Amino acid sequence: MASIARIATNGFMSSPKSSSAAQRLRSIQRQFSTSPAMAAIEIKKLGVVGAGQMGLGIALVAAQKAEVQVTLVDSSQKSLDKGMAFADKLLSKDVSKQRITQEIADATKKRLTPTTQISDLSDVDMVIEAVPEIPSLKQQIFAQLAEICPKHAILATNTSSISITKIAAATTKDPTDTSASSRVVSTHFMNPVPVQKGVEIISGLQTSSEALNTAVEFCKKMGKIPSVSADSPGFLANRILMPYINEAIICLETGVGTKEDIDSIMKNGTNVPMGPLTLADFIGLDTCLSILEVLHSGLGDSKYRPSVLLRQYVDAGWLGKKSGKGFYDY
Ligand SMILES: NC(=O)c1ccc[n+]([C@@H]2O[C@H](COP(=O)([O-])OP(=O)(O)OC[C@H]3O[C@@H](n4cnc5c(N)ncnc54)[C@H](O)[C@@H]3O)[C@@H](O)[C@H]2O)c1
Repeated sequence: MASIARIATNGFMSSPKSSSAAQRLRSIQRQFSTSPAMAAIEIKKLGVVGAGQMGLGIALVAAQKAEVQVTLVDSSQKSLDKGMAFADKLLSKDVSKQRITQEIADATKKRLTPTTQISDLSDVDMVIEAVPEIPSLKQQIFAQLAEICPKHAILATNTSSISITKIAAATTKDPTDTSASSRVVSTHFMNPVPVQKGVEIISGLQTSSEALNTAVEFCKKMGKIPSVSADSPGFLANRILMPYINEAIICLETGVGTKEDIDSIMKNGTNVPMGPLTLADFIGLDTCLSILEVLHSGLGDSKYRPSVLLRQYVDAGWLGKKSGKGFYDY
């Protein structure tokens, strides 16, 4: 956590072990940074856009641990209903296992307000967007958020791989006006949000130290352990994780091992809770493909090329756990 303390004062992490490329990237970011170091703002009301597996988890943990009011927006009423039913199930399970009291469960539920109207985010202090990993969709949402949300609101994205700088640029037609783009930052939560402690905080070229520090402090209030990374394709977590998953799929595709053997050797040999193919099913194969495409096009190295088999699974609609079929049946 020492590095986080440094971020809170300097706005950026510095490490004597940084590679020269990373130092170059950070110095470019500092050069373009639009504001002097500023303290975090207090978040009383949060908006979450997208009530899928990530958005619902973020909304639930924010309502329970950070004790803030949460407006949960989804364009699909069906997704909202499914999400709220899942929230009920998770809270009841926590009560039955005596992890929380019934009063805490009731208070958490009361703080969640589901809606299909994005215009309901006109009174929030911060928004976390968690819609599907489609660049044009995220850009469209951020253009709307810049219009709808109060002028002090921090606009965060849960993107797994899309450039924060590019998302921030969508908040304005005038790139010299950074009044909205400077409030854009990434809070990249890990799945499942109620369980995983880690969260990656990423700043784009336009991100202010106020936005970065607010994201760090709010994630800590949610009981998470933030790490900061630069705006580079895949950031840290997926830059490392996705080539691993892709290689496991290539091993399956080329007959190096069965899905069970691939998962078994990694689970039992590297002490991870699940093998790479199970993990891919759990993340969503469409999400894995989108991230690999961003890594491949963004870094231009053939080592990030998504496997043919992954593309075929996505084409077949076999997206993993969420669609009932992926490398395994659910
Ligand atoms: N799944 C993971 O393991 C994981 C982990 C970290 C980050 N992420 C990222 O989080 C984001 C969301 O992923 P997910 O797995 O929760 O996706 P998901 O498909 O489970 O949920 C997306 C939700 O967004 C809603 N939506 C679509 N268009 C919308 C719009 N215009 N306005 C409002 N809501 C809209 C959908 O109805 C759906 O409920 C993606 O950017 C993904 O890359 C995913």
